[in-house]
Amino acid sequence: MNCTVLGCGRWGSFLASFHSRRGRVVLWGRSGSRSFETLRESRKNDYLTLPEAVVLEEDLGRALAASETVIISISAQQLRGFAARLNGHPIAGKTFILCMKGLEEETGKRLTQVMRESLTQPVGLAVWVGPGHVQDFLAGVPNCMVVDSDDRALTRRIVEQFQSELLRLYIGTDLIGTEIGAAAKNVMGIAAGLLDGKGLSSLKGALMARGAREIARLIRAMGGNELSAYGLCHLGDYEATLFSPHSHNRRFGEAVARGEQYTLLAEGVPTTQALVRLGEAHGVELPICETVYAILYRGVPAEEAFQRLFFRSAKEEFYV
Ligand SMILES: NC(=O)c1ccc[n+]([C@@H]2O[C@H](COP(=O)([O-])OP(=O)(O)OC[C@H]3O[C@@H](n4cnc5c(N)ncnc54)[C@H](O)[C@@H]3O)[C@@H](O)[C@H]2O)c1
Ligand SMILES: O=P(O)(O)OC[C@H](O)CO
Repeated sequence: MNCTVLGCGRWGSFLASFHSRRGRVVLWGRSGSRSFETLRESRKNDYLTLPEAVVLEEDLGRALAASETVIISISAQQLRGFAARLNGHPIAGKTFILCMKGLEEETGKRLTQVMRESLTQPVGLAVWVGPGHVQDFLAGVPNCMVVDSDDRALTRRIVEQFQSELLRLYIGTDLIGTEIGAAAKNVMGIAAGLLDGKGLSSLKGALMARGAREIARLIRAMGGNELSAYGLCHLGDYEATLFSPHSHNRRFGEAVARGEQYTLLAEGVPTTQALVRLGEAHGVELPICETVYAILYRGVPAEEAFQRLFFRSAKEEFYV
């Protein structure tokens, strides 16, 4: 099966390499970007060497024309502008799969909402999220992920097409919950890194329980299924994000706690603001997201923000 992957960073280059075992894959990147130029020069990046079946392409029109199934994996805050670029090409009827985790910082919109608002042509649209690091997959360690869309037949078709021994895919049935959960796990990853950086790693068990609970309450208030917070998109991604040495979000949080710089993409940063906005809009208290927000956006010292969180009034564990 042929497919096109738009975005050639850590995740896009892996997906292209992996899918090329089953057919021709066109991998598009922006000419002049670090990730594209690195691959063009050597067909290698920090993670992998591109197999021969991957065709590197800098022309967006040619990349889109090559396949009916198009994966997008770029940074979430760039999606609206990028989707506008897609309108300049004949894409009607194609299937787009967003392999990305985030929410629009200023609006709190989900990535499928951003796509639908921006595209002028009818397309199939799905998300593919869940736990998994490139380093682990390349070492042959399998994982389980979830595909979701608002079209059950499309979700099932994608799952059947891409099912493999390395990536077991589940059929998601709650697009709101899957997208919110996938984005929010990055904020919990930053929180975990903050704890690690402050020598408080033993609190990560409590973070898992309370983090999943607050995201469940938000998903429910937004009309999704709160169980999604306990599924692959969110709780199922905690090992890869709250504990893994590979997680960019966890490492970002750790760097903040230590007063260090971290330059790789940590999607949880803009997602923190998006979630705080959504909490306000839906009347849902999000104590952990608000604590991360206070540290990242308001400059509150982590110790002070943790103290405030710890001494909130007593609550029933499963309050709604
Ligand atoms: N298990 C998983 O599902 C998984 C794993 C890793 C990453 N991700 C997600 O994949 C997405 C990409 O993450 P990454 O780690 O590959 O990041 P990355 O920084 O390595 O790659 C991002 C790519 O987007 C490109 N890009 C940025 N702005 C662009 C624009 N305006 N137009 C076109 N291209 C643009 C960059 O040049 C780069 O190639 C994120 O949303 C991340 O959460 C998912
Ligand atoms: O490295 P992170 O924190 O962006 O996480 C990558 C994947 O989403 C983990 O499943």
